[in-house]
Amino acid sequence: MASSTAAPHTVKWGIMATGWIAEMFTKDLLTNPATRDVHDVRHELIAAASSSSKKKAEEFLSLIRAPSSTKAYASYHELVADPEIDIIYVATPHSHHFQNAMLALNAGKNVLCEKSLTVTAAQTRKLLETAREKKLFFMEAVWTRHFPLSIKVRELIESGAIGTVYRAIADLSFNRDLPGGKIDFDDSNRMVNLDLAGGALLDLGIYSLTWVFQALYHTQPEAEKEAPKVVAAINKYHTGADETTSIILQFSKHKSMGIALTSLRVGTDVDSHNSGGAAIRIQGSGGEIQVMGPAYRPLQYKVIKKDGGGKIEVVDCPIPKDNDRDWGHGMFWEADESARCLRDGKLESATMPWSESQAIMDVMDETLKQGGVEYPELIATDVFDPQSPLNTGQR
Ligand SMILES: NC(=O)C1=CN([C@@H]2O[C@H](COP(=O)(O)OP(=O)(O)OC[C@H]3O[C@@H](n4cnc5c(N)ncnc54)[C@H](OP(=O)(O)O)[C@@H]3O)[C@@H](O)[C@H]2O)C=CC1
Ligand SMILES: O=C1OC[C@@H](O)[C@H](O)[C@H]1O
Repeated sequence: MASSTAAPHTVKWGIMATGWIAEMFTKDLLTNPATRDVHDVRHELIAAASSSSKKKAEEFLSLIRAPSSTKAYASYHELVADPEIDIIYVATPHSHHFQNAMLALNAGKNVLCEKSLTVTAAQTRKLLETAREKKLFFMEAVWTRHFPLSIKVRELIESGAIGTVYRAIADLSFNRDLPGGKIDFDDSNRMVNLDLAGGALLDLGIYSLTWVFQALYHTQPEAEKEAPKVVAAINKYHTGADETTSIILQFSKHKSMGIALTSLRVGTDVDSHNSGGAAIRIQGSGGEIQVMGPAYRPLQYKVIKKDGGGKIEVVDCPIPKDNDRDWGHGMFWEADESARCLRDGKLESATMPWSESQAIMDVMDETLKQGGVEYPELIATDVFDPQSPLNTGQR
């Protein structure tokens, strides 16, 4: 973003929850935008809330070296009632997203909500309807979409650099296999616990789908976008959550197919050195784009042309670091996008449009149905309840 003489637009954030991703995101929020050559927007941290205790919120603020003025709240209700806050970042487990994001929207707050957006497609529909009705900005926090790397890959596809794209294969899998059939997560962990919407698909498979959608859906002209037909298979873990899930997406109008893979039994990156090759392959009539994993935070892509004589273009896209804070994870770009949308009065981002969040959630919903995964009513209901234990923290 080129520098300008106008004062940057400031957006005031409230952080809902104090777990791992809340820490990563908020540290990014506090980096200096100039370190990523952004000069038109800036972020202010107003408050963070923990549903567990005020002490936990205070410890969080201390951990991320928040400005001393930042408020610590002991409940999500208090956070969404703070008139100083423009936008709430929802960083709870996906089981909680529907109720928590509804809580914020109903309090009149704009929302950036972590992936996977919801547990069911009906919940996503309800959230989007609410944001539309209340004229509030709302975005699913799929940070990867806002990376310069992703923008570049989408531009290459749109410019026809690899011809007509007919197939995309994407994988995000972690090898957490243990001898004896167990997976290396405690049964209570959000990765495998049905009460927390556990399973490979909602946590990791969403990124495989993100790449399939970026390659075969997002890059299509608006009028030509088509919802894919889904054929899916799921192997379940003993908790009932999906441990390995494979999805074929057929876009018949475009004669294209996507294959989205995820697993907690084998890893995309077999030896942590990318020796297994690309995590994402976008295949066109004139060439292929390969994106090196992990699919959620890719740092390199390759372009191989059919008639390129064996030449491979390798492009590195490092994440800029703010040396003063010794930090830079890559989540700041989605925060910048949110800020620009707020500045420009946009309710949704063109990079992560509502219709696409819905289309992806529809695919995940259908996949879970085909695989027979069922989540408890408390987290699957699409009836908003401000006093739900998911909003009050009474676990
Ligand atoms: N974009 C990305 O790269 C990533 C995104 N995520 C997404 O972020 C979300 C949170 O993941 P992560 O931060 O790893 O999870 P954590 O378990 O580390 O944190 C979740 C936080 O949610 C709050 N919470 C409220 N109710 C519960 C409950 N019943 N059980 C557990 N936590 C609860 C807690 O904060 P408190 O007690 O303060 O209320 C807790 O610290 C998920 O939806 C995940 O998909 C996760 C990792 C990476
Ligand atoms: O979004 C995510 O990306 C990184 C993974 O480690 C994490 O489980 C997932 O939630």
